[in-house]
Amino acid sequence: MNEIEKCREELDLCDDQIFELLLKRNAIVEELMVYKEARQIPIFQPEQEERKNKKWQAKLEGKKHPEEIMGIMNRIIRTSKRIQARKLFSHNIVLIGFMGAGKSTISEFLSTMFAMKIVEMDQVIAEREEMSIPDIFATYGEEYFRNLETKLLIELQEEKNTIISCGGGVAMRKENVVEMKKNGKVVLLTAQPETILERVKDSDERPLLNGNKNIEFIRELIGKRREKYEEAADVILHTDNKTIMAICEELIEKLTE
Ligand SMILES: Nc1ncnc2c1ncn2[C@@H]1O[C@H](COP(=O)(O)OP(=O)(O)OP(=O)(O)O)[C@@H](O)[C@H]1O
Ligand SMILES: O=C(O)C1=C[C@@H](O)[C@@H](O)[C@H](O)C1
Ligand SMILES: [Mg+2]
Repeated sequence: MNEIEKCREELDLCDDQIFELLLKRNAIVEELMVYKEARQIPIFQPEQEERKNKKWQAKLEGKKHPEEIMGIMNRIIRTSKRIQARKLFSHNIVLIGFMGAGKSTISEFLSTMFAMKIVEMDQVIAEREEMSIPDIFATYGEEYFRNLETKLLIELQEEKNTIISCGGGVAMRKENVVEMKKNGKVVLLTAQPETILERVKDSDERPLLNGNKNIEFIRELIGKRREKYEEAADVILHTDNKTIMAICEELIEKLTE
């Protein structure tokens, strides 16, 4: 056997081992999920990820191709998360609720937990129109914006295993709620007006709140919307005085009950 053939054979052996190990690893991930569920252990344990990352970084010191190897390891971790997400949620997760309830924040965190895709409705609309949301309101009026929301929600029914972070007013239209439920479970995030005010007070990105950043206005608007939010929701989560992590754990628990 010449040198090239010998190298090829060794590479083949390596690839076969990697392949077999990946199969084994995925089976362990599934086993671990069952174990965690039975013992109510949190699904996402960032400290475990952190620990592994540190260990690998240390092992790579002085070695060749550290970035490429970390890239592959991160891809493997990402794949495990996708497997967990698909096992837990066959549907989309649609987050609704008042401005500042935490839809974008929770979406971001869930997406890190499960490597799920996010669609941030406000952001998609702003990008498509090449204008900020306050500018769309000011230029074309609220009705125009609401129609864009409905159109986008209809398109989003093509998505699978995706987190949809709705604008605060999306659940007000009955037709929108029908669309959300076709392919998704609807999660309502709530917070007291005091908490909302605290969370939104430094931003001017919410045209309905500009000039209205006070408890009375927020309480009144939440009051007007509450019934529609609650009617739309499959799951309701109160977010006051809870960490993002605690809210996400509760969300998973309720969605998988
Ligand atoms: N559970 C929480 N604890 C502390 N701060 C939070 C929590 N949830 C959200 N926040 C903070 O509140 C602010 C508003 O949150 P976020 O943008 O996620 O709300 P939203 O529901 O997406 O609002 P909008 O409808 O306007 O898009 C952010 O600065 C975020 O960091
Ligand atoms: O609650 C609302 O009506 C809104 C919330 C934001 O997310 C934006 O969609 C827009 O500012 C309107
Ligand atoms: Mg948001």
